[in-house]
This record gives sequence, structure tokens and C-alpha cells, in this order.
Amino acid sequence: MERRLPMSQPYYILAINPGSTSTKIAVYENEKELFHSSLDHTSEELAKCHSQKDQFFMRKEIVLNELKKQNFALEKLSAVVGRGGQLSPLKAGGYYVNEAMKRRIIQGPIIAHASNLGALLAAAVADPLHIPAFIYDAVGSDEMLPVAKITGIAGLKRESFCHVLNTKAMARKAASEKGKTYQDMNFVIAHLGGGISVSAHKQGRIIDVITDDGGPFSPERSGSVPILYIVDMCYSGQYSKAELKKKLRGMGGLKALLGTFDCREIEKRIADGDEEAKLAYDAEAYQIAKGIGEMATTMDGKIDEIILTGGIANSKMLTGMIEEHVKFIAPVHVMPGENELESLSLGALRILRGEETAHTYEDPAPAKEDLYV
Ligand SMILES: Nc1ncnc2c1ncn2[C@@H]1O[C@H](COP(=O)(O)OP(=O)(O)O)[C@@H](O)[C@H]1O
Ligand SMILES: CCCC(=O)OP(=O)(O)O
Repeated sequence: MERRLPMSQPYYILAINPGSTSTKIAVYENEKELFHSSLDHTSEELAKCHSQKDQFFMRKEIVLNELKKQNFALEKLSAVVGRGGQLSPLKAGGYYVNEAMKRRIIQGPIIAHASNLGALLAAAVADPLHIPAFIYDAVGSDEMLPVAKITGIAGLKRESFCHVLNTKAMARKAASEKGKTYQDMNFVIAHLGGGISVSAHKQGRIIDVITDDGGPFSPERSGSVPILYIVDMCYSGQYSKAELKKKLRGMGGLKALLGTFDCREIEKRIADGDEEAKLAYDAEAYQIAKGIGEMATTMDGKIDEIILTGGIANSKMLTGMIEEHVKFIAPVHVMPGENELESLSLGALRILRGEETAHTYEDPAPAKEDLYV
């Protein structure tokens, strides 16, 4: 349901960012952050959730308890904004969380990812208050060029899946540091988190991206793997569908190679002379660099800056190795961490102020059997 936008300033906005291992929230009064909390979920807590529904109820309770603990009166809120999920095709920018969107997330088809819960959690807080719920710059926002979607299997198209929110926010920041706008510049941006995406931003548009199924392996995901072996694994009778998916996402990448996805722990092992850890970490940097090279070709090498962002961009060791491989392409700008909560909130604020219009989600007829849920 689209609700009338509240008129009175200041606007109080709750931002909710569900990640694979945490739910982060913040409340803003216009541009000013009043508080933020990062609510980490233990693996025991997550293991108890057998479905998206279980995760939704677990996270909703944690969010409401935290708001109580912060002594924040929910009635003050003007809107709630959540991280947007894998609802393709979506445009970049804001969307109202409406019934069609909720139904699609609950009933599918949809690629399972924690970000899908952003819309449901935002609506769960907003609906009883009769205020609007939005998502903003969802991970499934699709600005890819048609040519980037073609695959060698007729009828099978690549879909956009990217850290849209953070990469666009970092690109805007990097451009403004140069006295330019996002639309003036070309960036290749590698978001290095639990998941890794490498995206090509051409004058304000993400024209191409590689991630889980076509990009570098990540701390917990396999990335691109030799596909014929995967077909054999699928039919070997050794693995269930769920087990194989875990190998691709959750238990792949550095976790599979070294038993941990904590890069700080891996760097300690390397410092202690662990050769296996060194080779895996070198491979991580090598694959990320190859991804950056691939994305650089989409803009004919005309790149103003390469941005490294996300949690692992805190690592001087990994960013240093990547820089050595790619500095011939363009200057490397390391922007560690992410500012997703602020980006969500500022997006919602622009909508509330009428500076931007939120899109209305319409569910396209499900085109194919979902392969991921
Ligand atoms: N100082 C650091 N040095 C190296 N790696 C780090 C550092 N801080 C965080 N990381 C790594 O960053 C990853 C998590 O990044 P983050 O962007 O928080 O992920 P997500 O939001 O996708 O869950 C983990 O693999 C973690 O080990
Ligand atoms: C590639 C976009 C979504 C994603 O993987 O996010 P996380 O790294 O937060 O899981």
C-alpha cells in the first residue's frame, strides 16, 4: 500500500539493514543520526532458523527490543526504510514496500538472501504505525546493459546482483572529493565483504557486475567455478540441493579453503608462516584483480578510479596485493567499510521531501522455476 507521505519536518527515519550475520539499525532525524546498533546473530541463533520466515520473526523481535532499549518512541517515526533484496527486475532508487512486493518475497520465486528481509522488517514496523515503508537501491537493482545479460544458453540471462547501495554511495563520495558528480565519472568498484561484487559504474549507471556466480570467490562464497564439474556434482548422488548451495554460498570461498571467513584470523596465520593460508589469500587478491580487469574492459579502459570498499578493504595486506595487480588500469582508492544505513536513510529522506519519487513495485509473472530458494 502506498501511504500519503508525512508532511511535517523534521522527519524521523528508521533504517534496517539485514546482513547474513547481523541486523544493523539506525534512527535519523533528517540527516542527523540519533543512534545506531549492530545486532550480531550468533551461529546458534541462525542455526535455529530453518526458513526465511523463522529469520524474519527472530530479527523482528531483536529490532523491536533494541528500539525499546534505546527508549525511542516508535510513534515519532515518519517512515521506515529497509535494505532491498533480490527482486529482479528492479530499478535503482526507492520503492514503496507494497503487497505485491511482500507476496513475491514470501512466496517467491526469489533468490534467497538476507537482504530480502529488509522490506518485510520495514513493513512490520511501518504498517501498524500507518507510515510508509521503503526499500532503497536494492541488491537486485538492474541497470545492466542488454549486452551484459546474454549467456551462451538460449533463454538464460544474467541477472544483476550487486552491493548497489554501498557502491553508489562510495562512488558519489569519491566523485564529490574530486569536485565532480557521480554522473561525471567512470568507476570500477569492488565491494569486499562476506560476499564480493565487482561492478562497472559508467557515468552514474551500473552497466555490468560480476558476483557470486561469475566473479571472485569471497570469504564465504565459491564465486565462479568450473561449471562442468558442478553438473557432475549435482548428479553424483552425494549431495542434496541444499548442501550444494551451501558449498556455493555460506560454506564456500575462504571458509572452504581455510575453515574460517575471518580475514583477520587468516592474516595472523600468514604472519605465522602458514603457506596454505598465504596461497588462498594470494588467490583471493588475484581473482578480485582479474574481476576488476574484466569490468575495466566494459568501459574500454576509460576508468577514473578503482574503488575498494567493504569490510575487507580494512586490510592493508589484501588491498595492497590487489593494487599491485590493477594500478596499471587507474588509481586505486581504498574506502573501507560501508555506509549502508546512512544511504538508506538519505534515500528515504529525499523521497519524503519530494526530491525523488519512489517507484511502485509490480510483480512480473514468474518467468521460470526458481533455482535458488
Ligand atoms: N580489519 C580487517 N582486516 C581484514 N579483514 C577484515 C577486517 N575487518 C573486517 N574484515 C573482514 O571483512 C569481512 C566482512 O565484511 P563486511 O563488509 O562487514 O561483510 P558483510 O556486510 O557482507 O557481512 C569478513 O571476512 C571480515 O573478516
Ligand atoms: C552481491 C550483493 C549482495 C551481497 O552479497 O551482500 P552481502 O555481502 O551483505 O551478503
